[in-house]
Amino acid sequence: MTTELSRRRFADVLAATVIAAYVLVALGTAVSTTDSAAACSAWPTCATDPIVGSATGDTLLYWGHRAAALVAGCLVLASGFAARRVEVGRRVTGLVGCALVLFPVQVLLGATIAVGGPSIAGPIHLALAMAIFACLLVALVFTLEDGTLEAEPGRMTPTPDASTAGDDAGGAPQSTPQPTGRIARLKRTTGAYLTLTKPRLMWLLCLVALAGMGLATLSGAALEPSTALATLAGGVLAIGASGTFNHVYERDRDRRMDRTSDRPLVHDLVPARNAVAFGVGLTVGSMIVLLTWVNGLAAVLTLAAIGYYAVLYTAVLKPNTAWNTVLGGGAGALPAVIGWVAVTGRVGLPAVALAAVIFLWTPAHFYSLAIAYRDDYARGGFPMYPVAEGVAAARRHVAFYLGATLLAASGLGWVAGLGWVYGVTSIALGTVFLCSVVRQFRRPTDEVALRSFYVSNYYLGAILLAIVLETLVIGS
Ligand code: HEM
Ligand SMILES: CC(C)=CCC/C(C)=C/CC/C(C)=C/COP(=O)(O)OP(=O)(O)O
Repeated sequence: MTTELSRRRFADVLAATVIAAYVLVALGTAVSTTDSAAACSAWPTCATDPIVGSATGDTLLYWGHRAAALVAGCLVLASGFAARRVEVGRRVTGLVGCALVLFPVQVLLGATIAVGGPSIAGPIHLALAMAIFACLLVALVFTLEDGTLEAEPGRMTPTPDASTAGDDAGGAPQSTPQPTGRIARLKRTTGAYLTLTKPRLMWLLCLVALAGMGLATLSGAALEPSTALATLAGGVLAIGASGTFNHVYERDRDRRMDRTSDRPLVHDLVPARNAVAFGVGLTVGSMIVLLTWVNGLAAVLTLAAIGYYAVLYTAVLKPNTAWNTVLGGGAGALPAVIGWVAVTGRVGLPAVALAAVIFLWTPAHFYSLAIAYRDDYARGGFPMYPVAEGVAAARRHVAFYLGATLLAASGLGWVAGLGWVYGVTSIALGTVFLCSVVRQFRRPTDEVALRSFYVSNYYLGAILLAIVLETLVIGS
């Protein structure tokens, strides 16, 4: 008989194996994009001593990859043994079995690459590493789902507080006394207009664009400080415009939701007509900045991003389909391409790879929040994924999109040729993100889901900062 304890231990071992497999993928891409491979051309040991010899970041990276492979190999073996002893079901046993079979093939491929084998071995090695990680992650999700006791997470009364009602910072609820003095009224109105621009989202979206610009410099293009400043300024105006249109369109539904019921248009702090004029003004301002100081393609893409968020996402997808977040993710991904285009004048593969990371990250980011606020979204009449498909399905999707994001981020490192700063950051924050999602299965409460939502922002912020550091600070 399988006890709950042994099942839990199996899940622990499997979670450690997933993390090790992820570390292996991330270290592997960092090894193949740095000079570290040149530091060692023998297998299983190197000619160079990692400590006594020239222990550069590159040699350490190379040895780190080999050590991680050893640890991951042992853990895959341990998971395989444990899966046979604990009754975990055929699909989990099958998935762990796949990883067990693929792992020795992967070791052989690694050895082939180390001794200077054919160049095709590299991409196959990366693809196989991703396949092993995917098998293990899916097995972990199925295992955790079997151990998740309740279908519905513990309730938490969502309140539009400072930590979650981000873009509502300037809005005053109807019950608050109306300010009488001129200065107080001016402050309130200014705060209301600022709130319309969704300022709390801007730092991350600006970081996306800056990372896009940084990646462009790896292709040999030069980034002028004036171009960077103008692109960010145009972006801030554009994000402000699209956020404003979103507030206008959703004002009636916002009234019905706790989290959004203190927004400026709900309380007529700004008349809808003025808000539309404000949004149009910001759009025009953004276009002027981008057309004057950046380039035409960056302006066209920015206009498309405003339309994507304000019309396609807000008016078409969000009220009508549970796919709204997945399909809407393209709006947030566009700033990556806009940043690259601002520097080079055309679209490039690393920019598309960064956009893919943001696109896949979006459901992992938002579904956690939507789990915590599912009742609120239901009141607003929005078919967000946890409302339409249930919390268990949403949690599973958070895990799958997280896995896809981690793999896409490793792919980005490989395509763009990023080095150890990006590799180490991805490993550290990726692991934190993974653990926070695993915790959602172990303790399915709204608080834990909300924490995952914030961790998703830290993860993305950290890897974007690493890109900026590596490309614009260290690399310059
Ligand atoms: C379909 C796509 C997305 C949806 C549905 C979504 C949804 C949300 C929601 C509802 C909030 C809660 C705070 C608020 O009331 O404004 C939020 C916060 C946030 N989102 Fe997203 N988001 C999406 C994409 C993005 C993208 C692409 C980024 C940036 C790359 C981003 C960055 C942030 C940040 C920085 C916060 C603020 C968290 C805080 O309050 O500190 N989001 N998001
Ligand atoms: C360059 C440019 C213009 C890019 C625009 C991209 C953009 C603003 C993406 C943000 C997407 C986002 C934060 C949606 C918030 O969800 P929601 O609107 O469903 O949240 P709510 O429930 O709080 O209204």
